Amino acid sequence: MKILEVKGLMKNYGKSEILKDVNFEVNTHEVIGFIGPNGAGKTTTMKCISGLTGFHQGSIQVDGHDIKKDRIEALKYQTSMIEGPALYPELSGKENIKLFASLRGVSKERVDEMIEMTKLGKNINRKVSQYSMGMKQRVGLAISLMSNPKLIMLDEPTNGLDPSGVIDLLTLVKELATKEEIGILFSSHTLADVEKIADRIIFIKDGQLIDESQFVKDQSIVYEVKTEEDINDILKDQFVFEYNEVVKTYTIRLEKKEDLNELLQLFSKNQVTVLDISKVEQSIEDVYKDIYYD
Ligand SMILES: Nc1ncnc2c1ncn2[C@@H]1O[C@H](COP(=O)(O)OP(=O)(O)OP(=O)(O)O)[C@@H](O)[C@H]1O
Repeated sequence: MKILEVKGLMKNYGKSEILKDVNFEVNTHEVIGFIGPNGAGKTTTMKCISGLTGFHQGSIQVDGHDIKKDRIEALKYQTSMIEGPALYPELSGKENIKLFASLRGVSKERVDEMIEMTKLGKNINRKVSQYSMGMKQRVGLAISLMSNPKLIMLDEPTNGLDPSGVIDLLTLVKELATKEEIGILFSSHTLADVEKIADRIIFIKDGQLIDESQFVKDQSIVYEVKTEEDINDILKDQFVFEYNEVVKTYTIRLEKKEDLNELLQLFSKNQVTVLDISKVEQSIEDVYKDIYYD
């Protein structure tokens, strides 16, 4: 089920066009990775969705409620952690959680559940001003989750977490999306984190989303073939390829998936002994380089 729909979103700051026709959707049970370099427009997009800033054109619907026409309902079913958790530094983690719980009418049981989830132990009673970034993130996440939102936006939530904190958070995010009726928009500069949990990835560059289907297509058509034989003549009329003499491997680019059959038939017809054949999976780093490095 569609929980967020962003259509034709345009946003200016002064004369600068920051978002230029941004369109995407998030469904329940989905984690959407949101990737882009500094200044591409991720935070601004999230701020528009969470009502923290306005926008000039386009529409945003959360659970079918338009953020401009039906603001209260559109904001009711979402929660976000943007530019770090907003906490009261002079209060303890527990007091922060309780304060937000009372504002949102959250039950005591849910508060206890959220305190448990932070895994902060006795530290939950220390002032937030004495917390590390990771500890603040945990409390911020507990506050985000306590009112059972349908859409959660997390802007670089793994920032400042140690490796075990990152693993815990990613596991929690994935579990939430699997078990609960929620969709998650998750931005991060750590591509490996996004790759681990995202069901889909959207890439933003200079305020515009990039059509990622291009990369899905490319991903399926590069094969590496290892053979001791010289197959240059066999391949040259039909395929684009490169040969690496050191590892005796041909890297062959197919135009479409079905061409793999033709390639295999060609080998069979010419009695080529293939020592190994494997599809080259494009890593998210490769995709990132293709999009952002001119
Ligand atoms: N309040 C503001 N006033 C003017 N310009 C702004 C404001 N907030 C953001 N911008 C500009 O909007 C653009 C997009 O910024 P945004 O914070 O959305 O990028 P981002 O993709 O989240 O980057 P990062 O990865 O660094 O967090 C940048 O050029 C930024 O300078």
